[in-house]
Amino acid sequence: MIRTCGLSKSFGAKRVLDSVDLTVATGESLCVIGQSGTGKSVLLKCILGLERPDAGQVLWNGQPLDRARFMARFGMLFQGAALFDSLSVWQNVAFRLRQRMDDRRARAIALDKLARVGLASDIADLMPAQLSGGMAKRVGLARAIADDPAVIFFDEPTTGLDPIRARAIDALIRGIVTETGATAITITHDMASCRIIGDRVALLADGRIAHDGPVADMDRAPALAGFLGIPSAGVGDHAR
Ligand SMILES: Nc1ncnc2c1ncn2[C@@H]1O[C@H](COP(=O)(O)OP(=O)(O)OP(=O)(O)O)[C@@H](O)[C@H]1O
Repeated sequence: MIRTCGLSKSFGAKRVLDSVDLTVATGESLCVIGQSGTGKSVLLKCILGLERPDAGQVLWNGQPLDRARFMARFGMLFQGAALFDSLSVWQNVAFRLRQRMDDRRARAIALDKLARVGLASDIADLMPAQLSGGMAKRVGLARAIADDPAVIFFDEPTTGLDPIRARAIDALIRGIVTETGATAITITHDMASCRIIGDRVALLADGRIAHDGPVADMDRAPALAGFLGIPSAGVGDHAR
């Protein structure tokens, strides 16, 4: 379980996070949505320990998050995949594995993870520049799950993809999260993606959690009407 308690962060006079309380149960998939500039990335960085909050804390399984231990147990799919240009596909996927096992074993695991995301072994020796955007995203996903993480972060996983490839990535993410039982936190603007990936959706607005509820109920949540592109009055009627 991951829990943020009273997480606050300002930059100068700008209060970006204002006492954010969020809980993600073990094995649960939470999507965090919010307009551009509302602090989703700052929230993610605070959870990952890349930004120090001004107040509040992050708990992992009930204890203050120990960054060193956590880093070994989390995976991340970066926006734009963020592959290392100078490493081949399999070397990207096996990046962390190679720090603790020989290349033969690491490559075998990388090929297995590539297969899991729908990529054939013949791309293993390609370089990132030779991949399409959709393939690069899949390679990024294979890297995120290479070390069987307990917690996976997906940062805008469908940004830059056409709707067909976006839904395919969503389905892969949902399948992987369900299969592995990993806890998942996804930052996204894509409501179609939320419906597939998420169990719960939280809306970050003005530094606070303005809505937090099951994805199944999101069409009836007035706070989400703006994101769903429907009038807030009679939200449920329009959604049906
Ligand atoms: N290191 C920093 N120094 C100063 N301001 C920052 C810093 N990091 C983020 N901010 C500010 O915090 C606010 C929230 O930024 P953040 O990147 O978290 O937004 P976001 O919700 O992720 O946006 P987007 O959806 O466009 O990625 C913005 O106003 C941004 O300018």
